[in-house]
Amino acid sequence: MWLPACHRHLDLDDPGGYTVLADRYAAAVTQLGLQPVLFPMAEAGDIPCLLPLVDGVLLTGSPSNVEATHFGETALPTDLLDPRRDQLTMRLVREALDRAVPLFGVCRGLQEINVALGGSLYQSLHEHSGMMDHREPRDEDLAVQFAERHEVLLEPGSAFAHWAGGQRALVNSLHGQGIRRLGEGLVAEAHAPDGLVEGVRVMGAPAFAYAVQWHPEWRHEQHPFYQRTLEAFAQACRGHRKLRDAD
Ligand SMILES: N[C@@H](CCC(=O)NCCCC(=O)O)C(=O)O
Repeated sequence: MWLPACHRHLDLDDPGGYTVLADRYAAAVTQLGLQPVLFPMAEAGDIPCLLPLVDGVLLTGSPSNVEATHFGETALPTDLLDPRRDQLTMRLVREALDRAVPLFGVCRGLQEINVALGGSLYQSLHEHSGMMDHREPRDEDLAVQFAERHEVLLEPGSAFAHWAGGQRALVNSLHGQGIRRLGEGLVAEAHAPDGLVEGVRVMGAPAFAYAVQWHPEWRHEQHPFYQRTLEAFAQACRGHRKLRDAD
């Protein structure tokens, strides 16, 4: 499974950038019986060669923001950006959908899918009246940052409601951006109490195509809703594998 990399300038002696992937995502993919791959230097032009090699695409979260220029606004001076990842994922979303490769977005990944399909984002949710502060308490340890923070209301009959076993679930929350205008073809199927769209599916997609604003990879084995969500994606990836093998 392809997990597009993040890029950081780490505080190390080498002044060059670093390609990174949080172990949390790679471990979850491995626990699902799949093999995570990164393609560290992949650019948008490489997608047609690389996509046929994988059975799914997982767009992970990352502390960086999707650059606002991708939805017609100006980036904030405080933004941590990752232009290489933006450049890759804006095209990868469309190509994965076009080629029926299972696609799942987590946090930044949901935001990327939305923007790639022509949607826009709130740049600082907490500065908009009526919206909750969806950011994590950064000074706390990870278990507190990733603790369940609010409910999501799940559309009756949706896959989300099926995975949750009901129309409500508790989820974690670690983001400052959020969906403002929905991208073309996206259907909002999970909402936070302030109305923010937190779970989407791509209407008419030829394969699994979902995204969530929360982090189902976090301790998923202890959280049936997270686990079922990831298992559904993994099952779609295995189905894609069978199709590739049959070719
Ligand atoms: N920067 C965006 C995206 C937030 C996001 O993906 N957070 C995840 C942080 C933890 C991780 O690296 O997975 C925003 O703030 O909205």
